[in-house]
Order: sequence, then C-alpha cells, then structure tokens
Amino acid sequence: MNILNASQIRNLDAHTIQNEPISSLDLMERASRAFVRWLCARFDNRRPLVFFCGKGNNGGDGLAIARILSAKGYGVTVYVVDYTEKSSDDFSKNLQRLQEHLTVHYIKEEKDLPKLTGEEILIDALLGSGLTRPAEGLLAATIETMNESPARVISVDIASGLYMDKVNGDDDAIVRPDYTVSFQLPKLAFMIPQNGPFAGDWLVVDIGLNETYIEKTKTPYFFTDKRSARKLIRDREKFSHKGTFGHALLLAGSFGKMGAAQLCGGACLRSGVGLLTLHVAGCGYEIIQIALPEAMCSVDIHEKMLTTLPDLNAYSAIGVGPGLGKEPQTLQMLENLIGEAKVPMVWDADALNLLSENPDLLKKLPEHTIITPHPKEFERLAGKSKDDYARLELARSFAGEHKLIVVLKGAHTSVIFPDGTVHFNATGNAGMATGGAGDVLTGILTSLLAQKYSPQDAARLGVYQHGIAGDRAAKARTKTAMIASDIVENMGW
Ligand SMILES: NC(=O)C1=CN([C@@H]2O[C@H](COP(=O)(O)OP(=O)(O)OC[C@H]3O[C@@H](n4cnc5c(N)ncnc54)[C@H](O)[C@@H]3O)[C@@H](O)[C@H]2O)[C@@H](O)CC1
Ligand SMILES: Nc1ncnc2c1ncn2[C@@H]1O[C@H](COP(=O)(O)OP(=O)(O)O)[C@@H](O)[C@H]1O
Ligand SMILES: [K+]
Repeated sequence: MNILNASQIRNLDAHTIQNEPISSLDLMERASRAFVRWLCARFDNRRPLVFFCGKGNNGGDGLAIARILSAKGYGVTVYVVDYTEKSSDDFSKNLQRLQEHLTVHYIKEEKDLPKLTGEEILIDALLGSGLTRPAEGLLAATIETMNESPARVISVDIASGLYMDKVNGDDDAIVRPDYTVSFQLPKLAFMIPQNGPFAGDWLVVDIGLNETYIEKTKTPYFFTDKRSARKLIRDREKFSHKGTFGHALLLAGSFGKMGAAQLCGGACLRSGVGLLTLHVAGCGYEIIQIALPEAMCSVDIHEKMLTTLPDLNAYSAIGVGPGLGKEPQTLQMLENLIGEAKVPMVWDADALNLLSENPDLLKKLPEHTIITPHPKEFERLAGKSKDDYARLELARSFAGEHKLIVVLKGAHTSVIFPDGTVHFNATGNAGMATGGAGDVLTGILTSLLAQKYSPQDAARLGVYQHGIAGDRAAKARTKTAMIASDIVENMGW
C-alpha cells in the first residue's frame, strides 16, 4: 500500500471529487460515516462524547460525525474553537446542518474551555492533514485541555498539531490520542518512533478515495499490510522436495550465547527451509543437537567462539551474527566470509557491530546483503541522527551508498532498498521488545533467502511474518509474558 504525503493526499481528494464524481460535502459525509462505524462498533452510547472542532475540513468532519452520532442516540456536546474568522465551505455547511439539531458552543477565549470530568470520550477534530504551522494560542490551549484530561481521546484522521510527513518541533502542541481513526491511507507520521504518543492505536478506514490514483502516485514510502504480504508468498509446489527449499547456513552462537543460535535456527526451520546447518562454537554441539534435532550442527575448532568457516559450497544462503561475540578471531572469520560467500546473506547483531568497528569491511559487503540493525546498531554503523525522520533519511542514503537492504528494526520496522524505497511493516507489537526476538528474525530471513526469495521480497515478507508470529505469541501469552521462543512457537501462515 502506498503512503502519500500531505499534498499528494490533497490531490487524491481532488481527483476523487472530480472523477468519481462526488461532491466534497458527500465525501466528507462518507468519511464521517466510516469514522462512526468504527466508533459504534467499539463504544456504546453510555459515555458522553465531547467534540473539539477546528474550522477547516477536519473540523467539518467533526461536525458531521457529531450529527450522525447524535441521531444514533449518543450524548454529544460540540465545541468549535473560534481561532479564526475563516472557515472551509464544508465546515460551514456542516455547521448549519448540525445547528438544526444541536446547540454548538464556541471557544473564543481560554475561559470558554470546558471542565472535563474524565468520564467523556473526547473527539479531536481541530486540525488534520491541512496543518501548515504549529498549533498556537487557543488551539494549543484546547490541545492541552484534551491532553490533561484522563478521558479517552480519539483523533479524526490525525492528531491535531502533528505533521503528516515531517518532523515537529519539540515544544509543539500536539494531541496525544488513545486512538487515531485515519482516512484511507496510513500516514508517514504514524511510522516514526518519536510520534508514538501522537498516533496512539491507529487504524485506517476506507472512504472510497480513488484506488488507481493511489497506486499510480509515485512515493518512496509503502506499507506492507496483509494484502501486500500475501502477494509475496510462494506456494509449496506439490512435487517439491527438500532440495527445492535450499540449505541454509547460520553462523551463530558462542560461549554463553548459544540460545541466540537456537532461536535463530528454530525460526529458520519453521520458515520452510529444506535443510539447515548451524555452525557454532565447539561448546554448542550438544546444546544444538538436543535443542534442534532437525538441524545439522558443524562445530568450530574453537571451543568458545567462532573463528573459521565451514566449506561454504553446500549452502544456498548464509545468516551471520546472533550470539557471535566480537573476538578478533571472529572478525577474521567475517573477513573470510566476505571473500568467499557467493550466496545471499543476512548480517545481524555482533556481525554488524564488528562491521561498525571495521568500516573497510563494510565497504566490501556484497551488494544486496540484508542487514538487520536495531536503532543502536544502526547508529554504530552510520552515525547519530538528530531525530527519527533524519534517521530514516540516513538509512535510505546508507542503503543506497552501500547497495544493501537495510532492515531498521523497531515498531513498524522499515525495510529499505538501495533505490531508497521504504517498506514499513504492519505487524508486531511491543511484546517483541525482548531479548532474542531479533535472532528469530535473522533465522526467518535466512530461510527465505535459501528458498530463493529475492533479498527485497525476503526482507519484506520475513519481517511481516515475524510480526504475525509475535502478534500470535502476544495473544497466547500477553505482551508482557511472551519471550522470543514463543515467537518461534507461533510461526506459520
Ligand atoms: N478534502 C476532502 O475531500 C476530505 C478531507 N477530509 C478532512 O479534511 C482534513 C483536511 O482539511 P483542511 O485541508 O481543511 O485542513 P485542516 O482542517 O487540517 O486545517 C484547516 C486550515 O487551518 C489552517 N491551519 C493549518 N495549520 C494551522 C495552525 N497551526 N493554526 C491555525 N490554522 C492552521 C490551514 O489553512 C488549513 O487549511 C483531513 O484531515 C480530513 O479530516 C475528509 O473530510 C475526507 C475528505
Ligand atoms: N515495540 C515494538 N513493536 C514491534 N516490534 C518490535 C518492538 N520492539 C521490538 N520489536 C521487534 O523485535 C525484534 C527485536 O530485535 P533486536 O532488538 O535485535 O533484539 P535481540 O537482539 O534481543 O534479538 C525486531 O525485529 C523488532 O522489530
Ligand atoms: K484531528
């Protein structure tokens, strides 16, 4: 799914209005009904709803939503923040319609702001995708009132004060919603870690904007949701045999970190690889043979660390890093790996940390290798960024410069291609912020590469499937109690 910027969304609205055709007022009504459907499925009419509306189209949505919900028997109070003389046409038309049924309150100065009990549900319809500057004055005071109330807050389209596609200032007034019900497309802002508090639990409702136009609009940003992930999956052909699905090699596991190799190997096996060999430090032989009877185990000449490569000829993909350690002999092994590997690779964890300390080696990494840094590992590789948008840009140029597939991990992990394309992932949850979850991902990616998925497809699909397994694990065990091995246990699609 494409992610569009604010001006592209404006054009999309205009295109839909002109070509469907539909009036902008009817489009607003359709968007408002979509919002209402979501709200009614979630909240019954026992709680009072308090609306805070601006005077643009976001405010117009708020007024339309209030009218529809009031007709459905919800208790509705509407405040319009009177911060400007100007108002949009569709705002004015909806104001007129609403006033036929309901008294609208105006906030003209701060003392007009209501005292909230905390029992209400607050609907934030002050500013939407039309935000051009930080919210100030009365708007900022209204935002503060909402944020200070313990009441639940639902933002219409996007939290008021949050830019859709660029960084906000540290002191900007921005609503902190519990939920954002966004129209048609996810917004870039929702993908950015520092915006977590300003997106809340967000979801997208379909308002029938022109799909063909969306698909044709050029953007570097995409969202890997269920539909796009499904397109990547290959069926297991009836007459296939284990040779069809490749032989993966994992270089992982030193003394005290053999669990990383086990998690990585378990995930690799459960993602459909034909054969798996783990090459581990000598001390890991029994552990791996007992923990993963389906895998073969090759041991290093060194008891505690990885120092030498096995013969690489048998393998169709290689994953390296989990539980590797950073000993100088291990660095030597990585140098040899770069020299000898002729198959696609995934580099993770300590393999990346060793790369950061040896930039010459980074330059030699074969094109289209997948690297899977978390933000700290990425910082070690590429340097500091002043904010999360800047980090994303840095990752795009890093991927381009080194011709790598960068999987920048976190909530909405971004998979970045050398051409600068970014695919944000839809799945996963904060329960995955637990030691070993990344090792699981490396196993999945190596397995997909061994099965001859392209590095681009393997990265997008693997990250998606990792998140699905994490979501299932959270359902089974809760986000708090789940551990990385639960992610492996819950794999399968
Ligand atoms: N255009 C359409 O057909 C549709 C638009 N929709 C709604 O329309 C919204 C966008 O509406 P608008 O473009 O009217 O913009 P907004 O309602 O976001 O903002 C209103 C106007 O306020 C001004 N403004 C921006 N930042 C400000 C600030 N910090 N302080 C004071 N004034 C500021 C701008 O001139 C802006 O046009 C979307 O978020 C969505 O909620 C939906 O109704 C769906 C259909
Ligand atoms: N809040 C979160 N939401 C979704 N996924 C998350 C979240 N936190 C972590 N993850 C995922 O869990 C994995 C953690 O990997 P990593 O940080 O390398 O852990 P480890 O090194 O312990 O294995 C990544 O794939 C990341 O995307
Ligand atoms: K809003």
